[in-house]
Amino acid sequence: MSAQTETHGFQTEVSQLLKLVTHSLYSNKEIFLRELVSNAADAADKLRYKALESADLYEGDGQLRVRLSVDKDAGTLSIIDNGIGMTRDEVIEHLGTIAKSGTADFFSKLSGDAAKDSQLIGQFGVGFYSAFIVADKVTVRSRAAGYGADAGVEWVSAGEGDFTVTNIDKPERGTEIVLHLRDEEREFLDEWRLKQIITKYSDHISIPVEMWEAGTPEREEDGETIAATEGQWSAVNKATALWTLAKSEISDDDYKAFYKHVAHDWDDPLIWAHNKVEGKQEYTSLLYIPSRAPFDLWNRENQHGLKLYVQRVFIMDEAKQFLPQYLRFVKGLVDSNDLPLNVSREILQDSKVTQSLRSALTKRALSMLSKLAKDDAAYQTFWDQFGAVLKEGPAEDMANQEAIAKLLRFASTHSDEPTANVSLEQYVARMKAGQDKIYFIVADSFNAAKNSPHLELLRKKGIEVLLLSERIDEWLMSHLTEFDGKALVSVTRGDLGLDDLSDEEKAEQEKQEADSKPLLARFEASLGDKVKAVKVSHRLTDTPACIVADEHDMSSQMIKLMQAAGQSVPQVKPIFELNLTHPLVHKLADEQDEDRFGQWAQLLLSQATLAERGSLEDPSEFVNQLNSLWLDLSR
Ligand SMILES: Nc1ncnc2c1ncn2[C@@H]1O[C@H](COP(=O)(O)OP(=O)(O)OP(=O)(O)O)[C@@H](O)[C@H]1O
Repeated sequence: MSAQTETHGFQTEVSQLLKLVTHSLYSNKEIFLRELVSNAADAADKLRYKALESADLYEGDGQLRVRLSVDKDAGTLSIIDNGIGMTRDEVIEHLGTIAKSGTADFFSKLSGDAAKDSQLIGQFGVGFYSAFIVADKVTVRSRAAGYGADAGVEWVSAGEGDFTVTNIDKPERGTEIVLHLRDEEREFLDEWRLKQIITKYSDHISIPVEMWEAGTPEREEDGETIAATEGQWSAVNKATALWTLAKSEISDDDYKAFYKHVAHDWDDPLIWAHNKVEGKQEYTSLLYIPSRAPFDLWNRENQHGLKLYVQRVFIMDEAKQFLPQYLRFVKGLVDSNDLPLNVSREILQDSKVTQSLRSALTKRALSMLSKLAKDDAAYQTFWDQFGAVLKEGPAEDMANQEAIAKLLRFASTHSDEPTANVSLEQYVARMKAGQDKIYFIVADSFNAAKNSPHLELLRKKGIEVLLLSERIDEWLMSHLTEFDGKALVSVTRGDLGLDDLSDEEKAEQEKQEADSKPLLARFEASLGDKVKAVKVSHRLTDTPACIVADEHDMSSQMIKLMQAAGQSVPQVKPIFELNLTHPLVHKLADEQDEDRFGQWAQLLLSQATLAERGSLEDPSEFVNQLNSLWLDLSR
């Protein structure tokens, strides 16, 4: 075969990434070795899996390992594995492009400010490209398992816009990455330094990381002859898959380092749970909660799920079947003894074993979160990153609704601060004597919720209201209707059911309602079919009127969501509530001119609609109403 050297340009995003890599990741440059060794371990896992079907792929060499080799004269450090290797096409694809969905979008968000971008880059994960933190030229030689020696390929790049690929002979299967270190990076030629990095980051990956141990010549010591030893490759890491060890043998640092390998993350996890289960089902799980959301958390094609092992053999990445969608931020692995080694995604889908693992792992993940919730600061970090995902839970997983509900956090009128840090349990503990409902409001923004007229009376009575303003909240609250035996009630719909009135107050209210009947009838007559009904309000103090949704009608917030999604929304007429104690309403009651009364009533309704929905169906009608009344007043 001819050498066929070709030059390829990097995908634009790779070029951008490479430019950023050196200066933004320099402060933590040693991680390049963790990334490359992690890739080698993944390549070993993939080969083991493929070899389950055809053992020939081992080509007589089933001892999978990665070796570090240093050439001080040449100034190179090589990372050599005998894993699955890559074909020419794979090399071009994997080392020239980034396959993650949403990449272009992500790169368009980079600001050019190195400090800020380095945070983002860490979150994105640079993997192989981290080689360029320390190298000014990288040579990759690879040959895929199952191909002939002449199927080797050499990839060379200085990390500046392009790379070349050439066909080569490569008898050994696997991938060799040669880093031509920059002059100032010669510390990575030092074996002691390399060992230190491997022990720090790669002690518990499942394959040995080997370094060459030089032999010693025959020598005399205290009159005795000590035989010469031959040089040999020897492992510098422990090379036992971390999750197979007893918990007592694993340090926190081990867990953290292993997390970075399985999750391809650069930051420490917030918490983890490692469990071995024996009996009816046998499995080991190691679950982690990341401290930062991945850049593509909201991307529909976002890859997530656990790594699946069967009897210690890696089977697949991103097995989504083991956790529900609303826990898609959980990282880690499950190693099952009950699934067959030849399990496929299709088999997983309908397997009973999968079902019971899924329900067990869901409970584990939730209990790990409730453990995390004992640490307020750490839980707040979690909540700020992933709270909106967890909010999908009550709709998706009825069986665990109560447990999920305990993990939710809200802003509330207790502090009137935007930080969502109030749990339902805290709310319930603070409920007023006689209060039997949990009140909430969903609005477009925190401020809209906080300043809503619907809260006026509740505030006066010192009753706490949860303030919700995320897109998902309306959906969440339509599924979460009860907590701890108490109904969750929106303050913008139906009757608030504040039953703590004294008999006198009740009598007073009833009298007020009876007295106001003629006034309400006047309003009804002039507003016609624009409203469903006109009622006396028991929630306002400072605002003359508001609109509320009827008990079973769609709320304003839901209408807005549906309209934003381009869906047609059925006409929902609001209930118009009047605050009889407000001076404007008194004034109106005294108005004798029925035409004028009608104009004012329309204006009040438009105002209340605007305050509630943020927009009007016919804004110019509102402007006309206002202007004509203005003229009228100035006459
Ligand atoms: N030593 C290797 N042997 C075989 N394939 C490899 C090796 N190193 C990298 N690859 C291939 O190149 C791809 C890209 O690697 P890279 O490290 O950039 O990203 P990744 O490991 O997929 O994800 P991340 O960016 O999160 O680390 C890998 O998915 C793998 O297919």
